Amino acid sequence: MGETKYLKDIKSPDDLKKLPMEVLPELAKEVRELIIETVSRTGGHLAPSLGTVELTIALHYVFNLPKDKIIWDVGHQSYTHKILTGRADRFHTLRTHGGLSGFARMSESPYDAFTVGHSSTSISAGAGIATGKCLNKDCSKVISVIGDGSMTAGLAYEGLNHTGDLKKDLIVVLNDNEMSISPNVGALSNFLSRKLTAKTFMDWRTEFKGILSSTPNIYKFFKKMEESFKAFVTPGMLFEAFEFQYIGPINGHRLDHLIKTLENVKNAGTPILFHTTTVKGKGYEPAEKNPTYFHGVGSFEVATGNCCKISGAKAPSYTNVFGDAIVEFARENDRIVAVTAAMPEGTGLTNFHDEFPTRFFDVGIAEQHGVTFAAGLAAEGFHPVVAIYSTFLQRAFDQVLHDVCLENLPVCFAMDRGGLVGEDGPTHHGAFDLSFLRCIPNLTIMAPKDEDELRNMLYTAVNHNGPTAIRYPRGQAVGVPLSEKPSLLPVGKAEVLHEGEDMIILAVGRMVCEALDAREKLAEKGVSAGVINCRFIKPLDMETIAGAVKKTPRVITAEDNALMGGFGSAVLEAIQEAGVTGVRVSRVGLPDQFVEHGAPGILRAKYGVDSQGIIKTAEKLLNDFPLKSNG
Ligand SMILES: Cc1ncc(C[n+]2csc(CCOP(=O)(O)OP(=O)(O)O)c2C)c(N)n1
Ligand SMILES: CC(=O)[C@@H](O)[C@H](O)COP(=O)(O)O
Ligand SMILES: [Mg+2]
Repeated sequence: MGETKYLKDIKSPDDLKKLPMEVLPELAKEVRELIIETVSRTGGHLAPSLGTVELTIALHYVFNLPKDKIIWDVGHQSYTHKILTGRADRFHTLRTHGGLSGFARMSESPYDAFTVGHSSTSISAGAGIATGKCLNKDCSKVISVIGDGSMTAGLAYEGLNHTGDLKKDLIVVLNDNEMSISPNVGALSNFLSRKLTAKTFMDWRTEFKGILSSTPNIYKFFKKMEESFKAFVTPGMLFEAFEFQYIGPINGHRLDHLIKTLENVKNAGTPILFHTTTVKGKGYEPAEKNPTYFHGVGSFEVATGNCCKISGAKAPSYTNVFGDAIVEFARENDRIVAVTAAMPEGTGLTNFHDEFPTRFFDVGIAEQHGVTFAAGLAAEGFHPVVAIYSTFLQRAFDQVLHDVCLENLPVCFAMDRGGLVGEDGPTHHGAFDLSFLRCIPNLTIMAPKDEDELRNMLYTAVNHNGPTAIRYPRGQAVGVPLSEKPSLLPVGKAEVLHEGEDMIILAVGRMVCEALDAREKLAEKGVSAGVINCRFIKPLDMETIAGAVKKTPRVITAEDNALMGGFGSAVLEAIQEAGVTGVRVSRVGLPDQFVEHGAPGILRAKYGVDSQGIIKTAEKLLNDFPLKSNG
């Protein structure tokens, strides 16, 4: 990107405030160019960030950061915010290992008021910060910026409800682009789009005022009427029921209107709902035309918007294998229904939606509702498949436990993005599902070693009379052929792939391939390592595992999950309960910390959740427990 006229001198919002308002559209152009150019290389959330360029400039222009706080809901739209707060020179490191996060993070900058990534937290966080400021007798301002999609989560209403009662000085900016990742869903979305344009309404108001000013009593009557009229024809009435003063809708790309209106409301001192309408992907035609694709995009050619092909992408993604399998099974079994929480594309359900529209449910960003909704469907004799990212299922833990598993209802959780996901980082790694699900009674937990086993697991799950969870990684599968027909797996039975004299590697999910690779490399060093695909994390195949560990005293467990409470913990518990002694167990998995963002390969190598990590563990085990001590 060439030398900029304005952006080059902006190192903080104070520098921005020095610019005359009339040059801000030019600045917006420069910011857009930087975002498009950078994201075309690094990948990222292009459309959300392009849609909030003017809104961000206006907020930075009117408020006094970092004393005033802006909380960005999800934080995927915060690229302009980062660029204007002294990170423009590092913006090219976006989402790279050691570089800028793709979301707002408190640890990255004092200008990032709250760490985000999971949606709909900004109002609650804003209310907490505003209340804290009040207690500290600090009169600086708090602004929560939340999208219309994120407004479909119950948490947002918990925040509105409490804030309206607290009457704290909080401005909630609703960034309404009528899009979630896909077109937004739900009654609220229809309600929000039932808005009178601000201009039309203001024209009517001026006209009425002129006619009635000569008759004060009638004017007072119509003044009352105006409030109820406005409440009826604009979404105001919903928010005013929460005791928020509704302002809007304001064109979110008109810097003059935004700045003027924000100046007017900034000192209201009470809860404000500032409704702006924006275009997702604004300023980049391919993104405006296809905001769903450009919501979260890999590297692409700026000139055409075409994605840069990944060289040698031979295997299908686990997501697509799941998407094809659920359609295949649903054709034969009309009890199968599918639920997604605003992520039909990401979870691979678009074909299911097209073929079975009456059996497909997009509940919006409402994971808790989605799980209990599925439980309701199961109570009526259906077999719901809840397709959901591992990290987002965290939000519905109680619903899984209390509403599904307690009564042993036949709901299948198809958990995509299990394990490290890469560039999205700590808020998105599916690092904990084996740990937080394993403690729930009645739940069967599976992890496939490849795409063929994923299909067999889904087949087993939809024919299992109880709750199941299948977790599989983001991205490409292994590249094995799919069997002609799916098979029912023996629930709770592991699969012995290789025997071993010197040690046994017990692996789950994508770590099975890593274990097979490690076994080959260890064999070159004269070490005989067995490999067992422990594909059921619960119920664990105690018989096979106990039998294997009795034969060799060196055991490695391998999982792409937190070690705390994960698969390795389950094996330790099993060995102890089986009364097996004289066994040395080393566990390969994620440490007790949040794993940063970065390319998956870099992270897996750093944290040893790959074949090299298994080999290193094996070598240490042999060193501590030398071969001569066999038997
Ligand atoms: C709890 C949770 N569920 C799902 C997601 C995935 N997700 C990220 S952004 C998004 C859509 C957000 O829509 P909106 O708030 O309208 O923002 P926009 O992208 O339109 O700017 C979704 C579903 C998430 N981040 N958090
Ligand atoms: C911001 C958000 O939460 C989603 O857009 C998420 O980043 C999608 O992740 P995938 O790219 O793995 O589908
Ligand atoms: Mg939106």
